Amino acid sequence: MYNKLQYISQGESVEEQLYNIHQALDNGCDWIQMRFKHQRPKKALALAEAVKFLCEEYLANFIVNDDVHLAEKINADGVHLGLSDMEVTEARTILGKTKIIGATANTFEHIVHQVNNGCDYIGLGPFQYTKTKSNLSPILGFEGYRSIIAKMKQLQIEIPIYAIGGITLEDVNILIKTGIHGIAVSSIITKSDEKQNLITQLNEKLYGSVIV
Ligand SMILES: Cc1ncc(COP(=O)(O)OP(=O)(O)O)c(N)n1
Ligand SMILES: Cc1nc(C(=O)O)sc1CCOP(=O)(O)O
Ligand SMILES: [Mg+2]
Repeated sequence: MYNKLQYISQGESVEEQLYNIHQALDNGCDWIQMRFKHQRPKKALALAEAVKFLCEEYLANFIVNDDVHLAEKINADGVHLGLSDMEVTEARTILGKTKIIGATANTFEHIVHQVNNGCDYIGLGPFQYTKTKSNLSPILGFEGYRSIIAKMKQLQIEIPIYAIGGITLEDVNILIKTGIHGIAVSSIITKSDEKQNLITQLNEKLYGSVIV
């Protein structure tokens, strides 16, 4: 089963991205999504190669945001695709069965669509307002997760759900009670001055007393 905490990278330059990713790994994150939008292909490739090397060293999962061809080129562990990115079916043809393909959803209907297309997990959000992403879909809040996950149970749809969007440490306990598998976060880790403490606490909340 997939790790419960995914770090989504931030940074305006290759150096800043690498620094943030290295910090996340060094302080206990074991799943990185490289999110480096609107960049020249050469820069994205250079970053991806460096992140792959780092993630191998830290035995962490490494997926690429949006760019299926880049993920294929550097043999990443997978990719995350949104509602306006490449369809999961096409990505599966390119990447094959063994790679992780995560897909975004904001509604129950999106989940059905992405699951039917063969994704491996769902990033369901936004939980609440965040500055990290523009053009956010409607905010779900706790109630949104509760009702969507209840509908999934009713119809026996089983897939790991990751909550995303403006999540803080204080939200995690209640989010878990909605039935999510894990969380994907960016700002709280990037901006934390006490990353080790924060990541340990996030993992403790996500895994309970199980040692990871
Ligand atoms: C885990 C996870 N869930 C959702 C997203 C959002 O993807 P997308 O809608 O394609 O938006 P961008 O991240 O590409 O701006 C995600 N990246 N990761
Ligand atoms: C990349 C992304 N996708 C979202 C969605 O709702 O699909 S919210 C989001 C931003 C996540 O970063 P932070 O933890 O800083 O809010
Ligand atoms: Mg995308």
